[in-house]
Amino acid sequence: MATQFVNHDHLHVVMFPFLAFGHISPFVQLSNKLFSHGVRITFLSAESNIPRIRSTLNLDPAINIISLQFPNGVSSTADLPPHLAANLVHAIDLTQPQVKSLLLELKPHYIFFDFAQHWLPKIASELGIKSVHFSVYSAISDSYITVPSRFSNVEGRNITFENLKTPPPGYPQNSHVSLKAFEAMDFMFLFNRFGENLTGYERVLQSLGECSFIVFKTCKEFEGPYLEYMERQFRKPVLLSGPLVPEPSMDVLEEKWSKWLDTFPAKSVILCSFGSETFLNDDQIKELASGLELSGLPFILVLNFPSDLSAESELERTLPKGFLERVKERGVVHTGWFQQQLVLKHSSVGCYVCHAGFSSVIEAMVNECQLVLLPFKGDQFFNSKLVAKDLEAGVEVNRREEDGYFHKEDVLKALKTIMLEDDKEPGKHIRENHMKWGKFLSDKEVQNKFITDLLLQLKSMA
Ligand SMILES: O=c1ccn([C@@H]2O[C@H](COP(=O)(O)OP(=O)(O)O[C@H]3O[C@H](CO)[C@@H](O)[C@H](O)[C@H]3O)[C@@H](O)[C@H]2O)c(=O)[nH]1
Repeated sequence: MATQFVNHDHLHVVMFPFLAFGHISPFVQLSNKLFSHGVRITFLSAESNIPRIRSTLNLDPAINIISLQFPNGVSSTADLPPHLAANLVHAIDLTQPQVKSLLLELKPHYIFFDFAQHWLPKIASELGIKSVHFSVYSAISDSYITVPSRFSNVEGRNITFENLKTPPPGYPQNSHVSLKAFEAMDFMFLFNRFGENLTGYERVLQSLGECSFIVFKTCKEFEGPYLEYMERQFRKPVLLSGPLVPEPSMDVLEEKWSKWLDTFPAKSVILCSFGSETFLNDDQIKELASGLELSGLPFILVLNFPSDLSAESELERTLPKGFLERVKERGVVHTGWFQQQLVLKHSSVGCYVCHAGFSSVIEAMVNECQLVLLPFKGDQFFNSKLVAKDLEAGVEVNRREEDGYFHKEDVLKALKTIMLEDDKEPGKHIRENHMKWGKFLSDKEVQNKFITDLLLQLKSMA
């Protein structure tokens, strides 16, 4: 365990994300931004995640990472089939004594932690350290699901998916947000007990309720009413880091991609990918691939599978028969990690069909890639509504109410709106809004101000 000299002239923040890369990544981005403004950062994670945190996620090399020991050797959701991912929550619980002694030794001003560590506010406050719930989710998502008033109309706290179809009492009135049955059902796992006899929902509520304050990686321009609602619900400051637009990657796009992409006209290629931990089922793969084929447009389709399956045989099994042969002149299927930001930046890429992971959405906006949204779980449903309905800067693929089934024609319709009929409404209007938000997010001064404002607030409350 590293021994650190504490210099009270500088703000010292310990970062402790959940062990999934979709969570680690925003914590890394925020760390880099705060570090570049003189904040001392100590980053906690599992040992086997550290090489990827350094190399792929580009944590500033001068930032100290401390590895926590995990009893079962598991280090990230990428290592686990989805049904075992909850084990990570339990593994994180078992790090309490290690985290406590580290905090005692490091004496930081703040610890930024994730949704799963509901026990951290208590430990931190005993040591005189402020705990900050850093939400990697959008405010529209947290404010709809994990707020105290969610229970107010529910007898015996027995929430059903029917309850979740409508917003909680007092939710921003102008919002058009409600959930379809299949979306509401996806959230029901939160009401299962896992680890320490609490439901996932209770853990998040406790974490939000007991922390010193909450930070969201968003901005008022995107989510003002939802942020105000969070502040009213939890009666504590809700601060903002801004949407954390990534710094340009130091990497160079691999030649196999740049050569292939160079053969197509500007803004004509569709990138289709679903982040670090979202897997499509057989029907979804079949309909999506067929929709891409129907569009006649060039595309890169990235498909991943749980680590206990062979990606090669899954592709063979799930893609429509003869698909690869029919599209070989204009389509590529890839599996495994790939250079998402660099591909989105390539001038031939004009559209991004994605799961609406918050970082992916931001990356598409700053790279002038039109958004077709196909969310599959959790906050992705809300991010998609935020972009398609509140910001009117993308198109969501139409889905069946009860099970979320979509047909190839639904994919084609969304692609047409944004790529082929963009001189007509609603495509025209959506493209204009997309450009407006892209400009806002690309403005270096605006981005810098998010961090300097946050820093001032952190200093004043330390
Ligand atoms: O092959 C890949 C896959 C991902 N990325 C990068 O990884 C990040 C992915 O972030 P995001 O779009 O937010 O997606 P996930 O990691 O899939 O997202 C998880 O975490 C997000 C919160 O950060 C939630 O919004 C999502 O629902 C949840 O699935 C982005 O920076 C991508 O550029 C790559 O570079 N290559």
